[in-house]
Amino acid sequence: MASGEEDGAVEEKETNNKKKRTKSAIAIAWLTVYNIAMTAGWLVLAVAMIRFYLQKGTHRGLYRSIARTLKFFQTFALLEVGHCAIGIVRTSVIVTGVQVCSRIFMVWFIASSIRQVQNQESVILFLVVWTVTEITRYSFYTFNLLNHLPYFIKWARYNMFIVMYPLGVIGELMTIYAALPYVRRSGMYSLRLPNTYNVSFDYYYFLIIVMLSYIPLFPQLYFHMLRQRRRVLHGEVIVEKDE
Ligand SMILES: CCCCCCCCCCCCC[C@@H](O)CC(=O)SCCNC(=O)CCNC(=O)[C@H](O)C(C)(C)COP(=O)(O)OP(=O)(O)OC[C@H]1O[C@@H](n2cnc3c(N)ncnc32)[C@H](O)[C@@H]1OP(=O)(O)O
Repeated sequence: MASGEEDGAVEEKETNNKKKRTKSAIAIAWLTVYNIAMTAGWLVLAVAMIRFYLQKGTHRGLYRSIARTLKFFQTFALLEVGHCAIGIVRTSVIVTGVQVCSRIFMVWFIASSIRQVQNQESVILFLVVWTVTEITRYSFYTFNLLNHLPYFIKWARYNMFIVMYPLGVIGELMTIYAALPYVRRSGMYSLRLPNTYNVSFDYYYFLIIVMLSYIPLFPQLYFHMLRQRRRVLHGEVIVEKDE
């Protein structure tokens, strides 16, 4: 290669490296802001739930009092699917998509839409479990990005899910189950024949399919986290099949 061409190639490489460094600095800055905002959001929810319970002495009415904040922060988590899609975090779009969408579905199409289930104990169960998990998860990401990760947060992130994940699933499934009679009686979100589009949709049976879909999907999320745990806490090299 002539020396002029060599210089050009070196220059191009340097420009590319510079671009990569700038992009990752922007990505790191964005993720730090995002994770701090999400930690704060879930902390606000935790404080609101504790205050409600201390003041009223009951869980009845708790969901209604925090619904707006919950909807906002859980829906905001959709950005995480985007983070994976554009490659600024090393996570599978599918795994993140299933996790985030199932939560958004729970919030918007079950808990917030069906007033009759809002006072079920199962709602409080998944709310408490989600809140504890998310405060830990987002603070883990934040401290990790800032290179000041306390070991107990890392330990909590990769151990608590072993119990919290099944508990969250139990809370979610019990809530959907409790919603079934109201959905059947009201015919909500359902489309009966005859209609202009000649299409029928029964939300009741859809919810049964959603409940059944936990059987193949949840173990995949759980085993993904167990692999992450082995990688992060025990330094094992894991090859992800779903990426
Ligand atoms: C429309 C109808 C829908 C029907 C749905 C059907 C249902 C399907 C079943 C679904 C069941 C879900 C139940 C669930 O809702 C119940 C609960 O959540 S209960 C509470 C307990 N839950 C948990 O513990 C959650 C565990 N799951 C997760 O943490 C994530 O959601 C998950 C995507 C599953 C895994 O996370 P990830 O692969 O990202 O692992 P890591 O956290 O180890 O991160 C990997 C690397 O990426 C970096 N990363 C990720 N995110 C960020 C970020 N925001 N900021 C900065 N960095 C990030 C992370 O640091 C790792 O980097 P590195 O590899 O360099 O260490």
